[in-house]
Amino acid sequence: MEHPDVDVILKKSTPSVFGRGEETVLDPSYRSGHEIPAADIGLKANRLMESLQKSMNTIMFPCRTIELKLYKLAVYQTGGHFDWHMDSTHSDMYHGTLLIALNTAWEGGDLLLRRNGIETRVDLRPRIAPEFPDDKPDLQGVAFFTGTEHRVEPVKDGVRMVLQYDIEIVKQEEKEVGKEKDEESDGTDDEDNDEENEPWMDKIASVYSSRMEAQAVVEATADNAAVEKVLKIIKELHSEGAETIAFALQYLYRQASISAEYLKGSDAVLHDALMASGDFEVCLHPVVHWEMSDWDGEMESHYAYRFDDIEGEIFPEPLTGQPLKKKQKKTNSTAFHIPKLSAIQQISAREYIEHTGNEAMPAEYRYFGGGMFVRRKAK
Ligand SMILES: O=C(O)CCC(=O)C(=O)O
Ligand SMILES: [Fe+2]
Repeated sequence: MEHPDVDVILKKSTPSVFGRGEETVLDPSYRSGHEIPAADIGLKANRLMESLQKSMNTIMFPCRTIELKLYKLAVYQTGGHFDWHMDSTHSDMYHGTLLIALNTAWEGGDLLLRRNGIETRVDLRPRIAPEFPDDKPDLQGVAFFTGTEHRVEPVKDGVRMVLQYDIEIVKQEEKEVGKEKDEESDGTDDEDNDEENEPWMDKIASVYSSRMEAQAVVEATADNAAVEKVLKIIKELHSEGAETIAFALQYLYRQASISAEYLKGSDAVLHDALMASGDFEVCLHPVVHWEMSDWDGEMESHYAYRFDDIEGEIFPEPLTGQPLKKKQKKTNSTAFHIPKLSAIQQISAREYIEHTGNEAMPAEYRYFGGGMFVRRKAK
C-alpha cells in the first residue's frame, strides 16, 4: 500500500472521545487521538480483506459465519495514546475487533492486549523483509475477541494510523449445530452437588485452558483432544449423579448475545462438540459474579449464579423466555465455582466499570459473564 496522505486525513478527522459508563467524554489524559468514522471513508472490499476474513473465521469463530465491517480510522500523532479499555458492544453481532495499521512511520505506540492478567505486546509498524529491501512493506494487523482489554502506548514520534473493523457474526436461523433446547428450570438441580470447592471444576478448567495460558491472548481454538477430555469428565460426573454440570464461558458477551450462535473461540468449539455428541442438553445463561470472603475480609472464592435466579423478582420472565415453574431461590444448587481463567471476575472490578468502552455504552449493553449448563439428554 502507498503512503497515505497524512495531512488530508488529519483535516478530515475529529478528536476521539470515549465512553465512561453511559457518558461520552473527551479526556486527553485517558485518550488522545483523532478519528474518521467509516461512513466518511471510501474503502472498497478487496481480496486481502476476503482472505483475512476467511482465516479469522476458521481460527476465531469455528462453525460460525463472520463479516468484517469497517468501523473507523484512528490517527495517533506524537503524544497520542489510549489507556486500558474494552471496545464497546455496538451490536449483538459484534464479537471481535480487527486492526490493520496503514503504511506510516512512528516510534512507540505499541498495542497491549490483556486477558486474564496476561499481556501481549503488538507492534503494528509495517515491516520490510530484509531480503527484499525494495519491496513494499508488509502491513501488520491483529484481531481479538470483544471483552479483551487493550491500550495504545503513547506515540513518541511520527503518525500511527489504524483501520478498525468490527468482526460480526452473521445470524443463521436454520443452522442445526447452533440450535439448543432451552432447559426447563425447576430449581431442584443437583442437590448432592453442592460441595464448597468442587475439585472437578478445576479439573475441567485446567484441561480446557492449558493451551490458552501458553499462548496468552492468541488462542488455539481447535484443540480436539482437550474437548474430548472435557466431554469425558462431564459424562463421568453425570454418571456419578450430578444432574447439571455448569461452568463459566471463557469470554465476555453482551447479555443478549449469550446464545449458541454468537459463541466465540473455545466456547464455540466446546458447545458444538457437546451438541454434536448427541448425549447432552446444553443451555447458556448470563451469570452474575459472587465473591465470598473469610472473616478477615480476604477474598476466598468466586462463584457464579444464574442471572435469572438472582433477578427473579425484578424480571418475572427468566431470560430463556420460559416462565419459571417454581420460584427459584439463590441456593448452592445453581451456583458454580469460577475457575481462575474466567473473564467473569474481571467484569466486577472497579477499573472495569469505570473504564470500559471506546464509546458510551448504555447499561443494558454492558458485558456479562455466561455459563454453560450441561445435562444428560433424556432418552
Ligand atoms: O489503534 C489501536 O491500535 C487501537 C485503538 C483502539 O483500541 C480503539 O480505538 O478502540
Ligand atoms: Fe479499542
